[in-house]
Amino acid sequence: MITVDRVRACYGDRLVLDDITVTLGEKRVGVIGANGSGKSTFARLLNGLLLPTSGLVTVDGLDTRESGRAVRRKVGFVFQNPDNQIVQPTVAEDVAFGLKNLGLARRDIAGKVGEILGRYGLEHLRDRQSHLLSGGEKQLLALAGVLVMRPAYVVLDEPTTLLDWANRRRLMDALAGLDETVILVTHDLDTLTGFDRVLVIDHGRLAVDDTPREAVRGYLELVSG
Ligand SMILES: Nc1ncnc2c1ncn2[C@@H]1O[C@H](COP(=O)(O)OP(=O)(O)OP(=O)(O)O)[C@@H](O)[C@H]1O
Repeated sequence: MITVDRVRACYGDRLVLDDITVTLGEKRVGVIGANGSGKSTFARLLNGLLLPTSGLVTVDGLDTRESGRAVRRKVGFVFQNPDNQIVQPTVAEDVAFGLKNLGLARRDIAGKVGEILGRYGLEHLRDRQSHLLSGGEKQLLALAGVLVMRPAYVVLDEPTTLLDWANRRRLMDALAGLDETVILVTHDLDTLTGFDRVLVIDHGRLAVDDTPREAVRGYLELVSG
C-alpha cells in the first residue's frame, strides 16, 4: 500500500502539489489531469525520485525520505521517454543491467532476461543495439527492464504518448497481464477502462478520486470550465 499524507511539493519557491492525501491499495490506479497540473510530480513522489517538501509518502510502511533504496526496489518507474532509462548498448544487456547491480549470478541473470524478453515478444531483438530500436520497441524494453526486477508496484508516466496504435495496444496488453500494482499517469483516457480507481489532479490538488467513468466525467467538466 502506498500512502501520501498531507504532501506538498515545490520546485524552488513554486508550489506544484498542495496538500495531497491519498492511500493507494488497488491493483490499477490511473492519474489524469491537464498539462502542468502536477501528475508527473505526483508519480515521482511515489518511488522517492522526488521527496515531498512537506508531508509523508510511504510504501508498505517505508518512508521514501528514509528508505529511498528499499522503496525504489519496491516501486519500478517507467519514464515517458524510454531514452531516459535505456542505458546499455544492447537489448539483453539493458535488461540485465539492474540484475547485475544486485550482484546476481550470471546464470540467474541469463534466465531472468530470457524469460522477460520472451514474455514481451522482444526475444528477436536481444542482440540489437538499444538506441536503434523503434519508439514502441524502446518503450517495451524500458518496461521489461523495470519488470525484470520484480517490483511490487509499477508507476508509468505517460507511457503511450510515443506509440502508434499497434504498439499502444501491445503495451496496454502487457500492463493488463501484470500481477503487479499499476499506477498509470496518462492523457490517453480510454486506456483506463477496467481500472479500479482514477485520480484527477487539477492545479496541484487532488480534485476527483473515483471510478474511471466518474473521474473522466469530472475531468472533462473541469477542463471545459
Ligand atoms: N524540475 C522542475 N523544476 C521546476 N519546475 C518544474 C520541474 N518539473 C516540473 N515543473 C513544473 O511543475 C508543474 C507540474 O509539472 P508536472 O510535470 O508534474 O505536470 P504534469 O501534470 O505531469 O504535466 P504534463 O501533462 O504536461 O506532463 C509544471 O508547471 C512544470 O513546469
